[in-house]
Amino acid sequence: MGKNLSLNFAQKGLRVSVYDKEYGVTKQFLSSIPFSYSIRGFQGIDALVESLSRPRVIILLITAGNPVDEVINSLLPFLEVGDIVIDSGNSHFKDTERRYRFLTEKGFRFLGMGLSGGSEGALKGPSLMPGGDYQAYKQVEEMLKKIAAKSRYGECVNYMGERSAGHFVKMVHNGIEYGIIAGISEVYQVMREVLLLRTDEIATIFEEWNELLFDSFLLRVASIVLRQVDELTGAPYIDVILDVAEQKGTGLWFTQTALELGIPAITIAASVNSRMISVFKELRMRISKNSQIKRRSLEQESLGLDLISLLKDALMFVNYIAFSEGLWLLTRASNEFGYNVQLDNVLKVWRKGSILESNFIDYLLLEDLGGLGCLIEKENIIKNLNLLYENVIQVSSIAKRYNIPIPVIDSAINFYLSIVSEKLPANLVQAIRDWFGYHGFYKVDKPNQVFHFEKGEADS
Ligand SMILES: O=C(O)[C@H](O)[C@@H](O)[C@H](O)[C@H](O)COP(=O)(O)O
Repeated sequence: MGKNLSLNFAQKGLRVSVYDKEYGVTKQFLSSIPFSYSIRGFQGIDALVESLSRPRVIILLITAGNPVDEVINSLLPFLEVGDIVIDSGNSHFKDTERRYRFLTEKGFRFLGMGLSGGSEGALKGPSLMPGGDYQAYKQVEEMLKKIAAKSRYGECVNYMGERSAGHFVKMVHNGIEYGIIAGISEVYQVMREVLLLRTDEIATIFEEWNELLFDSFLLRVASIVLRQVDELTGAPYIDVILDVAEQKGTGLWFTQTALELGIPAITIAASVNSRMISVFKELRMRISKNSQIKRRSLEQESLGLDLISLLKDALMFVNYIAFSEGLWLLTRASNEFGYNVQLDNVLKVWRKGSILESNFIDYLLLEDLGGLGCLIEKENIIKNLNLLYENVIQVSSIAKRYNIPIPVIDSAINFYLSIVSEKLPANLVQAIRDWFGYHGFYKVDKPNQVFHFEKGEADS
């Protein structure tokens, strides 16, 4: 990523100094690039800092966690007041909050910048989500605009908000990314196991959906992956890949933060959990041997419906719900932490170059997102969800008939059903809590007053 980002800057005519703690890596990189690029490599971090014009701009692309603090500490002796440090790795927003305070108290300026698009995006044009010192952002804005992806809304970089807002926005981006990747994988499994489609046929369907509707980076990647063939066996490559999905943490952080801030992001939580359950491959193998629950194979014609178009609606439904959960958490955090995030700025920055790149973002930008709580409050959004609802629950019931787990699509359905429900059984939950724990409840006609059951001797 660091190499590609440096190349991107150099290709835009900027002078770049690079440093890697393994000088061999730096040397190898320098030997691989055209001389015309103004990229210089340094063995010492002091020499790197010395090579930069003032005020210096230093971009870190380092694995999240302690390594970032170690590098910041190794830079400190050489930095001058006014120098700008930008952490563009996938740092946890709480670490960014701490580092922002630590560096600004010393007179340095700090930006926590989400960067999306993977290594290819870093080279050809990433989506950039900087947050923190606004004046520092204004200082680096032009150079970031030069390297960022471009969309109909302009360069895919903008100031996201105060302090750790940039990394919070990136965490939300990744949470939604988890939800949509899981949605695509569940749709894929139903196509394979119910419609018995070949991987190349599914790839064609995803390409058609992209043509028609989504123009989504993730669907594009899914169709490319499904067309890969294992040279050894000639089998679809996907069939030689173990069904064990790993994660580096941003989805987990999203889910933990949603729980802490009281946002019911059940669909994205389901996507994190479905990766977690996949890791228990041996256990699943053992249990499946003793389980009566076997995949069923009913004859297609017995379906008597266009399951492919139902699945397209199910994926669109998951898009709506994953973005609703993500933007709801972002709004809550912006209010809670005083980030002052503008949702339309966030979506415009994600429109191109990010992993969430898709037409779906244009549909959302048609809405006035100012002061938004839950996206589903929007008239157009709920109208679209109502149109999709009947089809997505059909997908759910078919998956049940075939004993295929679709936890993310089902969670999206349950999120929607709960949020549109005037009445939920939470009154019984509250009553039970009060009966055994004296936790109290409110009454329909007195919603702000706490009541308790008055239990007679006989009741306890
Ligand atoms: O926006 C991006 O470019 C990606 O989100 C990128 O940041 C990375 O691929 C994920 O962090 C992977 O996350 P997992 O390993 O947790 O899937």
